[in-house]
Order: sequence, then structure tokens, then C-alpha cells
Amino acid sequence: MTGQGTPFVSLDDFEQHAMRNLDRNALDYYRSGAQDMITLKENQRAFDRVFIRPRVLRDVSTVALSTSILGEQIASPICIAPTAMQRMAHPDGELATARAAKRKSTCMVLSSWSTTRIEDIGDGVKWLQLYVYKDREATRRLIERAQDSGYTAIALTVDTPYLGRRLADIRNRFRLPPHLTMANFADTGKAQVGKAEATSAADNASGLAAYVASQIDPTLNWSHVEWVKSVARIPVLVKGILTAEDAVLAVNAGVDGIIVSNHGGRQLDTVPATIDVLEEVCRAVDGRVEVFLDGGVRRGTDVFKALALGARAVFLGRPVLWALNYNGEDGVVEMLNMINEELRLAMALAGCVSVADITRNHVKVPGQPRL
Ligand SMILES: Cc1cc2nc3c(=O)[nH]c(=O)nc-3n(C[C@H](O)[C@H](O)[C@H](O)COP(=O)(O)O)c2cc1C
Ligand SMILES: CC(C)CC(=O)C(=O)O
Repeated sequence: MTGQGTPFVSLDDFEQHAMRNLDRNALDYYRSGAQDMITLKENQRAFDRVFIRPRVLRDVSTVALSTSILGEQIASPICIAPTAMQRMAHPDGELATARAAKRKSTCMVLSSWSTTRIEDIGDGVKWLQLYVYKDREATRRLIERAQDSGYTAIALTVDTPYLGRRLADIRNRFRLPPHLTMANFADTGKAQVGKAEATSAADNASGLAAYVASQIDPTLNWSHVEWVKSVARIPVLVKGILTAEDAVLAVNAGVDGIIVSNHGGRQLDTVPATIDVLEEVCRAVDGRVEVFLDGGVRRGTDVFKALALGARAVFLGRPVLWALNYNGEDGVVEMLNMINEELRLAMALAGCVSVADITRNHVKVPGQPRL
């Protein structure tokens, strides 16, 4: 746990290490948000505007982080979000992430656009993130492969009918390095990023945007949610909900869970921070399905705030990539240990001995004059 002899003391240290270590094509792809990156910055800043209301004198000698998601037990409410192409960060890529998730008894969501095949991920609590391809049969096969390989839920991403404009990727003409492929499509001609030509006004010079425009179905609508539900024998969540209106439609469509997400600020810039819309979504859902959050979670206190505002668990995106780049599987374990211990301390100092103890009254949000 040293960076040039200095101990890592926060998740930011993993990022600083990656900034020095990763090549520009990968680093810019991983860290960028869309356009002016206002949402990207806001995701973290918004956590700083939420304050914790601690309770004292509660005997916090033992604090338990364990919880369940969609009925499955996990050791902590800190899970791993889907991020594409992890082998650019470390040769072991998604395999290392999955092994780390298993060691920590938490959930990993595998991206459809992983550089490791669905079938090659070992056991553990694992969900598959799904993009709906124009090729409906290719999409159906992904769902079936996940079910056959022990994945216990499908997280359908609903905020990416087109790729957001990520300026650095356009400047760099982002390409997946030639020794890597979108492993789940190795036999379909859909495995290389950077070869497709731009095909519509939404395209740009990033190889990824061209890939999305050529493969992903931009007609994506609520009937696709119903279609995915009709194919899947495992729970289906929607990832990318930011409003009460869409949360109600999602519940009415029969989803099993909602992930409040703005895709880490990478899709539509200037949408609000996820922590700022979480409560609105939870109120609309009113306990009918579990609600999760990702975006800007970097501290145990951030996790605490998200749980207080209604999230069942949170997901980490970029911190996993930085930790993977730092030291593969062990790096991801080290990063997860760090944020889990931060959460444990935050809970103790706020007077909570279990995640069920964390309530709405433990936080004060901007514009909330009194309780
Ligand atoms: C490099 C990168 C790749 C991503 N790839 C996917 C993906 O394939 N599918 C998806 O639904 N979300 C993807 N996301 C979004 C994440 O799942 C998640 O919403 C976001 O990273 C959370 O924000 P954070 O990075 O601030 O933790 C990606 C994010 C990053 C940074
Ligand atoms: C291949 C990409 C569309 C994956 C993604 O979701 C992202 O880069 O944000």
C-alpha cells in the first residue's frame, strides 16, 4: 500500500497513480465526462453539500456493513459498477475485478462491452449490464449466456441510445488497442472498436461513438424494457433513471430495481448529480422496488449519505479502474477495503451499528431548513 513510499490514504491516491501510469488513450477514455464535464464534477461536489446529523452515545463497538440486494446477501453496500474494456487498465481486466469482488463478498456488474467473456468470469454475486443491440438476436443471446453462466440480474442501461460527446476521445480518436476485443462478440463481427465509420449526425471521431451508432438501437423505448423482461428469467433493473416520472414508469413496467445513474457524467452533460435526485426517485418508487445509486461515490461518508437518502447500495465506477491499474485484483481489494473502512467509521461516528440503522434523519440536504 505505497505510492513511491507514501501510503495511499484515500481513493484519490489510486486515481493520482493512474494519472501518472496509464496511456493517454485509456486514461482519457476512463476519466472523461461528456462535453464540459459539469455533471461529472457535480456528482462529487453534491455529496459535499449533504451533511451528516450524527447521533451519539449508542455503543458502536461493533458495526456491521452486511446487507442484501435483490435478496442476495453481500458483505457491504458498496458494489462494482459496469465499466467497459477493463483490460486497458490491467492485463487481467474484468477477471481481476471479479476475483476482488468475490474476495470482498460484494456484487460486480459486468459490462456488455467487457474485454473478458461472460462465461469466463468466476462465481460470486454477478449481474450483467446490457446494451440493446440493433441486432435483437445478439441481445437475446447475451441475456441467455448470462443466465446460463450464473448471473443473477440484468442491468439494462437506458441512458445510451447514442454515446455522449467526450471531447478527449474525439481528439484522441479513441481506439480499443488491437490486441483487445469486445470479448462477448468475438464471433459476430461486432468485436472491434475503431473500425466502424461514422454513420449519423450523432457520431464523432471517437471510434467508440461510431461503434455505438452502428450497433446500438437508438429507438430504445419502454417496449424494449418489456421485451428484455420477456426474455430474461432473472430480475431486470434499469440503469440511468434520474426523474420521479421515469421511476414510476419503470415500476409500472415491472422492473425489479432502479439504478439512479447519469453514467458517471459521460452521457448528457448538465443533468443533476445523482445524490441530488435520489430522494425524488425513492419517494416516487415508495418502496416497491430497490433503488441503487452510482456516480461520484469516493468516500465512506458518500455511501452513508446515499443510504440515508434511500439507496439500498451504491456502485463504484472509475475507482475500480484506477485500483485495477495500480495492482490488479489486489489493488481492487485494497481500494474496497479502504472505502469499506471509511464507511464503518462514518457509521460508528454517526451512531449507526448496521445499515438498517441509517435513516433519513441522519442527513441534512441543501435547502432543508429544519427537520
Ligand atoms: C470508463 C467507463 C466505462 C463505462 N462503461 C459502462 C458500460 O459499459 N455500461 C454502463 O452501463 N455504464 C458504463 N459506465 C458507467 C458506470 O457504470 C457508472 O454509471 C459510472 O462510472 C459511475 O460513476 P463513477 O465513475 O463516478 O463512480 C462506464 C463508466 C466509465 C467511467
Ligand atoms: C462502450 C461504451 C459505450 C461503454 C460506456 O458505457 C462508456 O464508455 O461510458
